[in-house]
Amino acid sequence: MVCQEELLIEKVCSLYSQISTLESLKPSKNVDTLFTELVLTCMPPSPIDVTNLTKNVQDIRSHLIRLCGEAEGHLESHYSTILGSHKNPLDHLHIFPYYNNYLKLGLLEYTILTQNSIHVPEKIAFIGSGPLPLTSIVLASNHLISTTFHNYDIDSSANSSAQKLVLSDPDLSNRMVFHTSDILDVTKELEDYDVVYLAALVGMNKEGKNRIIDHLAKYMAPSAVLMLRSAHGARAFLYPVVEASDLQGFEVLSVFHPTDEVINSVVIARKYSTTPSTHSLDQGLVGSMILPNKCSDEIQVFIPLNHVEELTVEEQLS
Ligand SMILES: C[S@+](CC[C@H](N)C(=O)[O-])C[C@H]1O[C@@H](n2cnc3c(N)ncnc32)[C@H](O)[C@@H]1O
Repeated sequence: MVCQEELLIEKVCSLYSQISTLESLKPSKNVDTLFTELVLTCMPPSPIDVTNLTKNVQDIRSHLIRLCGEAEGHLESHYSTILGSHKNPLDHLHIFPYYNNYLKLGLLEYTILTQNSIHVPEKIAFIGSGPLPLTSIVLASNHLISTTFHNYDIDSSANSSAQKLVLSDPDLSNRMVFHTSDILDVTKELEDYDVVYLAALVGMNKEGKNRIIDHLAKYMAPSAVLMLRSAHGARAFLYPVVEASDLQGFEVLSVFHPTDEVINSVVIARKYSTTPSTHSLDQGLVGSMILPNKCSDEIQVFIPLNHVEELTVEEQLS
């Protein structure tokens, strides 16, 4: 097993040295091939614990996450521009190579959300929506068809590209609002949302992510839900990891680690309505959660709502 982990780290480091010397991370044959290989290397379930890496490999991981973020940003801008040139951009979303992953992730997050929350959210904030706000589009079109989505991005050009994609659709353009700001500058407004989504790449390292989580803990409404994306096993070479202990001010309801091509783990947490000490963590309440597995069959698992359960598809099936 150790040998397998060493081989994996060697492969990731070799891909890192090729990626980090590329002149540009804009979409090209070379960029696409290297990132595809990186994703395929990190995708299989692995017992690797990224907190135990050597200092050198930790540094490589941190830089690799930044490079993945930069490449993802370029890829999204590239496809947003192409889509924006169509009369009805939303009819062509399938041209984005990872559209199917967003469909699966959207369904997964919607399922997890509805199993942990009693009412349909009226207003959702999506932080880090980018030039191709596929999570909001998928949720608003397929699952939460009366909810309004407030998309926040620090980058005004990302927002204008994103807005262009929904303009031709009267329903979506009414329910998709775009705000340009660093989320750390948004304060009282955060109180208005039933659910806040935090994109995986907003806060690229532990310190940055925790600063944002603490900010959300301060300004979100009591009992509002926070949906976060994390990474498990070798997938943590691609995205930051959010641990339950990072979520100060929130009660973690569940953590789900997909093992298929959906790369991100999903964490759902609820802001404490009072101070955490008044909460019993052992009420033994049981919640039910239906999660789609790889073969798209549904499996039902029961989780105690007040316990953090980290579930992979394998664990659920065993
Ligand atoms: C590439 S992701 C986009 C997510 C993706 N389109 C989705 O639907 O899940 C990251 C985006 O987060 C934005 N971002 C990063 N830090 C931010 C912050 N502090 N406040 C607001 N937006 C931020 C970046 O500008 C970038 O567009």
